[in-house]
Amino acid sequence: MSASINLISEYRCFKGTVGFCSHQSATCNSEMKFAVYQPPQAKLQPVPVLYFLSGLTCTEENFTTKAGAQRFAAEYGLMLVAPDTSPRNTGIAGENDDWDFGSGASFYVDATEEPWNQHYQMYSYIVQELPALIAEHFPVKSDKQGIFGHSMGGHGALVCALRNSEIFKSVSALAPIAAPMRCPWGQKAFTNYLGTNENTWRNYDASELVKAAKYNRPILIDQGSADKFLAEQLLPEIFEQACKDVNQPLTLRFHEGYDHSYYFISTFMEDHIRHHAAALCD
Ligand SMILES: N[C@@H](CCC(=O)N[C@@H](CSC=O)C(=O)NCC(=O)O)C(=O)O
Repeated sequence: MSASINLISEYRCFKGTVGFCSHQSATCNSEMKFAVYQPPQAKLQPVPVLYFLSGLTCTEENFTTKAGAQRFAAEYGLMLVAPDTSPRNTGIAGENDDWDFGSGASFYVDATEEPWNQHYQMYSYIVQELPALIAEHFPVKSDKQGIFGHSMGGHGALVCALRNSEIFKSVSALAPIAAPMRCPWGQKAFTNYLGTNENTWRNYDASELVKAAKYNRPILIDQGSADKFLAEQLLPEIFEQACKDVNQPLTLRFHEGYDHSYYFISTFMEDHIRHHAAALCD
């Protein structure tokens, strides 16, 4: 069945276009928004597509306006899609009360707990509905999809790729929440979205998933050493050890003095686009 999208605004950018779009999501049972960068190559032929999942408090705008990704996407001929980080204005009581839970903080899971399960189905949205919608409305090669993200979005990208290696042929992350079951942000989100049975949490923890995933493609992670969330929330060393245990190829780079901000993200954006282009572009 065909699904319609609404183009809210459009801007010329590096000989391509940035568009901000909305649509009615059947999966999340609400309006969802996303930004899409179409590189100049997309005017001539279908191009590979790279999804970016943003972090806590973000909308589709943060990455689009602050990461500086379009220059490199235009160079390599990649379409960029940046979805919002959660459903919004659902009417769920308390959805806007916390900055690290509810609106802007979906953790990219399919919620099983009431009342969140009525709308917070972001895992299925990212893996199924959004790629189908993009393929219907934009000139993309559906067999050439990659995914990356920052912080909560880095966690989401790793989980989506590790669980769906046939869909996402490349993955990388910037300062991801790498072991969410073991950090306060993840424990709060998983308890409220998924319930208290920690066995179900493992389906959304990259450090658990990688043990059986057989992803077999290189993973790139960049992390700032001056990131205030590193020691308590991000825990990349747990993911690193899990990768070592199963021989999962991982490049984990620490960068002296960099924090958690988009200044850090934009500094290493070219490396991430190049990582994905190597896997997705001919
Ligand atoms: N309000 C918080 C900081 C929130 C924050 O740093 N959000 C990050 C993602 S954190 C993990 O998912 C972010 O990307 N913010 C948007 C931006 O444009 O920087 C606090 O006060 O600590």
